[in-house]
Amino acid sequence: MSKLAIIGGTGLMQLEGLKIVKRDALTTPYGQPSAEFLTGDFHGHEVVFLARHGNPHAIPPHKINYRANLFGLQQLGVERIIAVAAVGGITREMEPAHIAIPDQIIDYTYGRHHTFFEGENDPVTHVDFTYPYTQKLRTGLITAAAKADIRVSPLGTYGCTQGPRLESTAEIRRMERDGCDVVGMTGMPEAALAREVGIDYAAMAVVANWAAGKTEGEITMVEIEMHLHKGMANAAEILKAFIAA
Ligand SMILES: CSC[C@H]1O[C@H](OP(=O)(O)O)[C@H](O)[C@@H]1O
Ligand code: HPA
Repeated sequence: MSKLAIIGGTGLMQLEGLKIVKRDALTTPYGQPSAEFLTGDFHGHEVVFLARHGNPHAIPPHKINYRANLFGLQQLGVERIIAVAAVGGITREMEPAHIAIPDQIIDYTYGRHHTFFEGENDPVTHVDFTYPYTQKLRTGLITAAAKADIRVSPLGTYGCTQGPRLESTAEIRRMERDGCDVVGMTGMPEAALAREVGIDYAAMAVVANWAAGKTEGEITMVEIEMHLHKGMANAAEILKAFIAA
């Protein structure tokens, strides 16, 4: 079976149940990855885990060294990535603690190092990104969710904002008009860089809160943490069922 990595984000800094056998603190030509790459046994299968924001959570979304993270995973021989990401819910189904397996993405970020192909000696390269998430991995996650008896949205568009601030109501309205179902801050360039290094990539978007303007009040971190607790527990069950299959 090809080597699998899990990238954990907000609410998933460590992978419970991972029996760590190796820690790799890599340095890459792109600088330092977010954290050590932890390789271990997760329910009988080898998994590499990376905490996207570091552990403890110290790196904001716009400062994550996505290139170092993806380069490091490639160096370790990873061929498949399941990314776990906290998001705000925009469309009707995307209520707090719900999980979506996105099939599309829109990039609203700026100023991030978003490609491996920009050095003087790099070839001009345009990777295909028609389907940003690997279909086979998406199907695996959807099947695993059904086995774990957890309802997920099998489709959805992830809109990636720059952060670290949350969005304004008008920005969320625009994103909804654009077709976004959920909003997060880390999906890009992570997904595109995975494609550039030829690693299959899919994501579980765990809804932490209704996006700005979708409810009366403002968004609080207390609310986010509460919903993430439940959502991440479900995400962990899906991961277990995915691994088992
Ligand atoms: C208000 S929490 C925002 C924070 O959470 C998400 O992180 P991740 O995608 O790594 O789970 C979001 O993208 C922001 O970075
Ligand atoms: O509302 C949000 N917006 C952007 N990213 C997020 N991550 C969790 N919630 C949100």
